[in-house]
Amino acid sequence: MRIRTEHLFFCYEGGRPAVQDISLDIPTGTLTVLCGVNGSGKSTLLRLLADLAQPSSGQILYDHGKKTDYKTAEAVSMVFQQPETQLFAGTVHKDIEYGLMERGVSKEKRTEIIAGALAKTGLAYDEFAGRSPFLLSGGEKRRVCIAGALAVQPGLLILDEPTAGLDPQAAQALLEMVQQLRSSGLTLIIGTHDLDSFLPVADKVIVMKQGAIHYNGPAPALTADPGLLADAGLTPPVYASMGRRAVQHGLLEAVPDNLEELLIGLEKHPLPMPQTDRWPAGTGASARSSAMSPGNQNTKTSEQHSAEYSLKGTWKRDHSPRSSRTERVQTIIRPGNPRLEQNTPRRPGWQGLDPRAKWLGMILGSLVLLGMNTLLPLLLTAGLLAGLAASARISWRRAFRFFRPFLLMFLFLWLLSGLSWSSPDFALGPLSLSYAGLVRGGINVLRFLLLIALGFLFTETTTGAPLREGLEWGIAPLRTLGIRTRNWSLAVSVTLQFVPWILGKLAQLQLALGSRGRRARGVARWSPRQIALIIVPLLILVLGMGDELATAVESRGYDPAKQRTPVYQLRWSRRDTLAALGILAVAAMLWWVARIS
Ligand SMILES: Nc1ncnc2c1ncn2[C@@H]1O[C@H](COP(=O)(O)OP(=O)(O)OP(=O)(O)O)[C@@H](O)[C@H]1O
Repeated sequence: MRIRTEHLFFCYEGGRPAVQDISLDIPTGTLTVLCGVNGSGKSTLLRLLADLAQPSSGQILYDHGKKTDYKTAEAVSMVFQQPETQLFAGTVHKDIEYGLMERGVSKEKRTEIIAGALAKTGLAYDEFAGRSPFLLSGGEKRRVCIAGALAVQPGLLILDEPTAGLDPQAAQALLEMVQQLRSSGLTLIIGTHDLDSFLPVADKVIVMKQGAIHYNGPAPALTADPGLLADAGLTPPVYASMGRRAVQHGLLEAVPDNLEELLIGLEKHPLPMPQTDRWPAGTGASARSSAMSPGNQNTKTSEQHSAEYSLKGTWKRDHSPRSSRTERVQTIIRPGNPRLEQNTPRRPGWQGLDPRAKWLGMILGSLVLLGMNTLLPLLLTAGLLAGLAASARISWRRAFRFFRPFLLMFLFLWLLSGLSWSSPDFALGPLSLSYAGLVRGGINVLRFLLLIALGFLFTETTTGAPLREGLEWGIAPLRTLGIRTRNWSLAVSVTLQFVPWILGKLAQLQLALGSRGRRARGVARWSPRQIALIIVPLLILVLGMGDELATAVESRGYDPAKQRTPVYQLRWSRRDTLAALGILAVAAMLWWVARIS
């Protein structure tokens, strides 16, 4: 499949263009390597090419047809950076089968195709087909993902960081597989940082810099000019930099195009014997011997390092044997430390209030909301929250994306609460509904949505550290009763910070699902079928993350009984007192409206 793009632009919400003015022409049966530093736009461009995101402007043409032809776009398979977010079925067989079913392949043919696809990635069908994809090693998971992508016989295969996390042998096997696929006529685009492996086999290399194309051409011309890669912040492959040195020393005539060429070239020249006594000019024998003595060497090195660190002003090491680990950490960030203040800049407007004032608003707001049983106070609260969200410049699209998963569920609950078989007011298809039930259910649903909105506003306008310090301060008195409050505050702050992570994973899983089946758009992305497929892998990811987090916390010596080093300085000002009084007044007013209405 030939793929062309014309002046592609893509912007994430509220950001600068992640991809800008990309015009490409990738011929059929070629292997294109896409590289660039972190954040240069590789993954975004790959997603656009896989039709998993829509360009802000510009167009993509597959073969010679327009992109609106979804059938053509579905001939593109993509394997993502993290295989964990791409697997969702109970067995490897079912996982690969998903894409085939989506494309209407008959049941009889499926097993043969799956076995073939697995074989191409070096996995035996008999051994792996019945296993759970979640219990495979990282490398095996990646192979299963590639097998799933190959099974649907794509015209274009896109691989994002395919060798990440693979051992050298597995990476070599993948490289060979990629070359075989190219020989079979498949077009491949590979986003990677692994230039050593992929540049020698690439037909074309695209280097990205700040979302734009920095270089587009053959690999040898790129590696021959070290400035080209350096300008994009990249390091040349080892064979190229060693080859260049060899050329400078007259050992080679030209910079080699791969490691093999370098080795063959060097074999023709006997290498000079290394000198046994090579020290920098001015270094005398006594200095050498003192540096060789282990004690001296250690002392000197650590002193030099200390001096270096203090000169740079990054952090000061305290090597005194008496100082404990905690004390050392406190030297770096202790309360009142001016650097600590700099590290945690206050947010503008009411968002910069002391977190204790915000916690007050959150707790009072939740209590008052729970007591509301009529529409008027709920609408007043909704207006207030909308005003606060607008003043904090939280975009409506971002808020909608946050609420979208809840909306379907709440709509369902609302309809459920309106069901009435005994005294129905009207019928909706086979369902009998009552007005009173719908009003009651509507009020309950609105109340819960507003509670979620309050939490959303709180976490959107307060980062983790202030949020936790504020909470810790509030529950500290319970410590006198022997309650381990630090565990609570850690649990709350981690859980709240988990929410964006979960939403991010949800989005990744949906993308992965889209890349394997029909490209679902709009509401179709939230169909019960999509949700059912995503829910198990999402739970597995959340549990896995929880497990890793617990291990990380433990391995870093977390002890709830120990004094903790604060990472945020609480500062209560007159403005916070006024805000707290305002919060009390508004809560009282809403409570009064709730009582009289
Ligand atoms: N979901 C998102 N929302 C907002 N900005 C994003 C999002 N994803 C990526 N970006 C931004 O878009 C830019 C390009 O990101 P992208 O992931 O495409 O880079 P990349 O070259 O693939 O990086 P890496 O090598 O780290 O994977 C970056 O500035 C990044 O911060």
